[in-house]
Amino acid sequence: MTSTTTATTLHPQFRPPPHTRAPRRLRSYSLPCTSYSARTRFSVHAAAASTSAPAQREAGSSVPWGCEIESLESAASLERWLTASGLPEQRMALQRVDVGERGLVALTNVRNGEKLLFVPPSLVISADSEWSNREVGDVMKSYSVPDWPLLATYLISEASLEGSSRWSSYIDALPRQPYSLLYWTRTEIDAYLVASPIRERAISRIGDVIGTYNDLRDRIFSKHPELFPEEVYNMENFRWSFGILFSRLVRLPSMDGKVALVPWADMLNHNPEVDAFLDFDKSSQGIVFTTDRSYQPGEQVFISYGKKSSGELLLSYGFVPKEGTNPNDSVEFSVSLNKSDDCYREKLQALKRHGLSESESFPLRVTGWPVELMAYAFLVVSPPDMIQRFEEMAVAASNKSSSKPAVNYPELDEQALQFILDCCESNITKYTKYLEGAKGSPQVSINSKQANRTLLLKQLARDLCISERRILYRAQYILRRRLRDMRAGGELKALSLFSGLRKFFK
Ligand SMILES: C[S@@+](CC[C@H](N)C(=O)[O-])C[C@H]1O[C@@H](n2cnc3c(N)ncnc32)[C@H](O)[C@@H]1O
Repeated sequence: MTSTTTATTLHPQFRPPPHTRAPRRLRSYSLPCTSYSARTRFSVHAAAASTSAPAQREAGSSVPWGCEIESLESAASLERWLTASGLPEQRMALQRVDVGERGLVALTNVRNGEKLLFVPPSLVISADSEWSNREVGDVMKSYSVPDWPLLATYLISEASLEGSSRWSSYIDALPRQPYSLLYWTRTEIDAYLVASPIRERAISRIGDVIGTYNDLRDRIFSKHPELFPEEVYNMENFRWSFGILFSRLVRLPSMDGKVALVPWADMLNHNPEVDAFLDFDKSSQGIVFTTDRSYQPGEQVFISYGKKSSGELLLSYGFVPKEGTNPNDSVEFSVSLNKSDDCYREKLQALKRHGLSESESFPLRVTGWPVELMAYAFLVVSPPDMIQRFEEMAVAASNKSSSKPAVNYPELDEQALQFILDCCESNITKYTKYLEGAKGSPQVSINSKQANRTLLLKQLARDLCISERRILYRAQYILRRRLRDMRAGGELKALSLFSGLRKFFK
């Protein structure tokens, strides 16, 4: 959530039909060292979304715990358990909301600058939490597993213990399928995110999750099969637990940056315009956030998950803010050295010396682009007689130096801006091609559930592409104007030089 790893469109037409919860069947496994039962819930899976956050559910794949959040099915028992576990009386309630399906709503007037929540540390899940199944925890700790995979395994271990885990009411209230790109298939990612740099990040994140699971399985689970049975510690369950971590884990700056799941606080939805963050408050000894605006009773309360681009929000949280509403939006802009450049080798060596490669990405924002991109562009367009300057250009592009070196090569300005404009226009063409193609592409899904899902993923991808293209359009406009002014200035200079010469000869 806030400042972890790494906002929404409404789809009223895809509101799922009210669905019934089917009875819960219990399956138990007897194991030599521990015994537990794994739940299997057969519920009618709504592959469609509620009004505010589209479901991205893959038919047939889900874990046997958690809930369908749009139904608020476990909300009341979560609140009861929290109160019994020491959560003080709250000025917010968990309700169905317009943004984010389920969220916290003010019960009373809340003023700007007030502290809310006060979740005690005993209700926080972190790498130091006690494991209900001690043996499993001891084995994990003996391998010094880092926080993220440790917490992912912890969640699965606790979830598999059902009511014997102290977190069962919390786990019951977690989404059975978190909204996350982890649930998109490779075909969907390739087809719908073809124009966006988020495609690469989604592929690599999925690869990381699979790699982490394989690593845990090979190094630990396979060595202790009695403690880590495949029915529980499998890829599908890790996809869920990592999806939960990506969309709910918070970093608490006042607890030395500890990462934690904070039940109740993790019911708050994100608003890109809000500037309120969760943290540990030493004076009240609880997790709080300080409001940056007032709320009236019945109004949904928001926090910030961090200054994230729309692509990053889709990647971790599975939603895209409405076009133009995310002040932190940016798009990764890729630039490369020209292989046919006479100085390709020298430029590449200079880049490598400063930790860069022949292709680099820089964040482009509606407000402009970073000096590092400009420095990279200077390097790309600089002629052989500027070879002495390659090094300082690479330093400026790498942003490694503490004192920001001035990036000032007036003789290269026009070419560098033209280079960025060309890259920008070729990216715009990619987005437009995708957006126009997506409009008319035939519906290939085989059933209505799948059709709904396809429509929703396409809508999310479309929203993201429109937001990212908007940033590129803005950059294109600024670049064209600058180049036009520059060229007009050049022409003026030439004209005045010409008339000066004429006067001289007269
Ligand atoms: C930390 S949880 C917040 C609580 C969540 N709504 C729930 O009911 O469990 C993060 C998830 O909430 C949803 N969410 C948060 N902010 C949102 C927003 N502005 N628009 C749409 N969905 C949002 C997304 O599904 C995201 O993955």
